[in-house]
Amino acid sequence: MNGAVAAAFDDGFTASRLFSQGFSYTYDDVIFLPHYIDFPADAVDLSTRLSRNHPLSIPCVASPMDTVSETSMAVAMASLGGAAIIHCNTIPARQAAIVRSAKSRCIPFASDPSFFAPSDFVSSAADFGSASFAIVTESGSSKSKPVGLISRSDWEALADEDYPVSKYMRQTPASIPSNYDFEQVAAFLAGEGLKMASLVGVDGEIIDLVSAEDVVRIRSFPKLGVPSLSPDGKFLVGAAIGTREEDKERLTHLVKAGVDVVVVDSSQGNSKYQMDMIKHAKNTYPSLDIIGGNVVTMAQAQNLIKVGVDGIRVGMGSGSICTTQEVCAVGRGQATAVYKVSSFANDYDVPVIADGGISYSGHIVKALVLGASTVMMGSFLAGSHEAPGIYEYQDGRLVKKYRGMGSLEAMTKGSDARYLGDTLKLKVAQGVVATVADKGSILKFIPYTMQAVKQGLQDLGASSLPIAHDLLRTDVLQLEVRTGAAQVEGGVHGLSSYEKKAF
Ligand SMILES: NC(=O)C1=CN([C@@H]2O[C@H](COP(=O)(O)OP(=O)(O)OC[C@H]3O[C@@H](n4cnc5c(N)ncnc54)[C@H](O)[C@@H]3O)[C@@H](O)[C@H]2O)C=CC1
Ligand SMILES: O=c1[nH]c(=O)c2[nH+]cn([C@@H]3O[C@H](COP(=O)(O)O)[C@@H](O)[C@H]3O)c2[nH]1
Ligand SMILES: [K+]
Repeated sequence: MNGAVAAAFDDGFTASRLFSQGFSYTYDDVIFLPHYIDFPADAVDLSTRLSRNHPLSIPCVASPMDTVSETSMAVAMASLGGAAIIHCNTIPARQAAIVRSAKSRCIPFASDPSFFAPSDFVSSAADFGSASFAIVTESGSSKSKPVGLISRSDWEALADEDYPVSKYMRQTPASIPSNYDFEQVAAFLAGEGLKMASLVGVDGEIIDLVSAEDVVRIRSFPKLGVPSLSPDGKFLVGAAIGTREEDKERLTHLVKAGVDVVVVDSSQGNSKYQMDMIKHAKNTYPSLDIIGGNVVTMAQAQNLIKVGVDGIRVGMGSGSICTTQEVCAVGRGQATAVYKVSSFANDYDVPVIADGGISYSGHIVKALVLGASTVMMGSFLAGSHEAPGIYEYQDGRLVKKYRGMGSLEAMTKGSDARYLGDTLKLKVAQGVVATVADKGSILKFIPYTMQAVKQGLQDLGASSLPIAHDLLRTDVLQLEVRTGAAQVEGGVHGLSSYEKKAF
């Protein structure tokens, strides 16, 4: 059995035929026909590229959104072999500090502690953020000398919470160099019989606190794969910028912080503003990989490739929180967009990121097999332990906030200039504010998701992404459009009740 034999039957459609009929197909609209298996699912290699010069061992990228990608997401994603793109809905100095913080450690977790001076007061539990401890330094900045730490539970137990932190702070715990990896941290805590230690950078700055509890938690997750490292041996971390004049200064901050790859973040990437920014970035930092987007057509992609992008982000209006297609009547079904743009970008060896619309592992298989090198996810990751923000109860369920970067709330938080400032005087949202259910740690659910993706590729007879792309482009891969009834049939149906548990 080989491809040529399979293609001789009039079974399904080839991708080139299916995607040239004038329909905008979503992932759910299409289904692959199975091919021939001669290898186990575990033999499927998911290694890929984020951009021209950055390999990844898994095809997962966390979206540059302020409810998705900050330090914790960046270190966990890099530990898994994927990557996160730090959002730009904050001042450049803070965005650069997040990049620096992620790149300054070698462990898969971060608690993002707050900093206080001894004379400061904690006004509410929210001052701790999502961390259980906060660090006390002489001036209250992360850069000044550490003098102690305070715990959230100690503060909550105070009879009068209106004490300065100096009244109830504990001693600074023993320190560990920030370049210790997970096993070294675990060995140090166990060897010294410690519950906690502080992670300290070369310049003496406390970066974080690590605990024996963290060690136990991480050990309960699947074994980590090959991490994403930059040539300097540190975690690979990306960051987003906009297309305004002031984003040039943001770029300088990010480069100084050691950013490895920059995403120029626009909903419509085929603009003079984006071309000018890409040219500026490539001229100023020739060795820095720049990812352009978003685009959904070959013509848009061609313009980005002309100015030298190292990766293309595909998706307009396909995101779970996106209202762009409703508001602006512009966009494309994500399956069609990924197939079309990848077919074009492949000729120039530019990797494609399929951005938005991923709800489960089958969508990831579809994005990758239709030509993408990676998938970028927002809602899929936003309910995780690693996403910024704290869990809250909603109708008895734990949820985290997830919001579109074009929602009114996000726009008025940080990206004012881009939306409301110079060109648009009237605010019109292109996104919503939402919540997503608690999903636990990405260190657990991403490995299971990748196992499901391997099973999908195995069914298609593709033991790697390049082989999957080859099957697509040599017309061996067959697919069909699913009718509404076929989509119902393909889901769980006709049961009075059921429990859906994937792993
Ligand atoms: N993938 C998607 O479907 C969508 C994503 N988003 C997300 O929302 C955020 C904001 O996206 P956008 O609205 O596209 O932001 P943007 O800043 O790229 O564009 C906002 C407006 O400002 C204009 N603009 C940009 N640079 C300019 C300059 N230098 N001079 C004058 N005008 C300029 C643009 O043409 C547009 O009208 C991003 O994080 C994006 O990823 C928003 C909508 C859709
Ligand atoms: O129309 C939009 N309005 C918004 O406010 C918005 N914010 C993010 N995005 C895009 O959605 C992607 C994440 O989508 P998912 O939640 O489906 O993974 C992201 O990666 C973005 O491409 C937006 N699109
Ligand atoms: K949408």
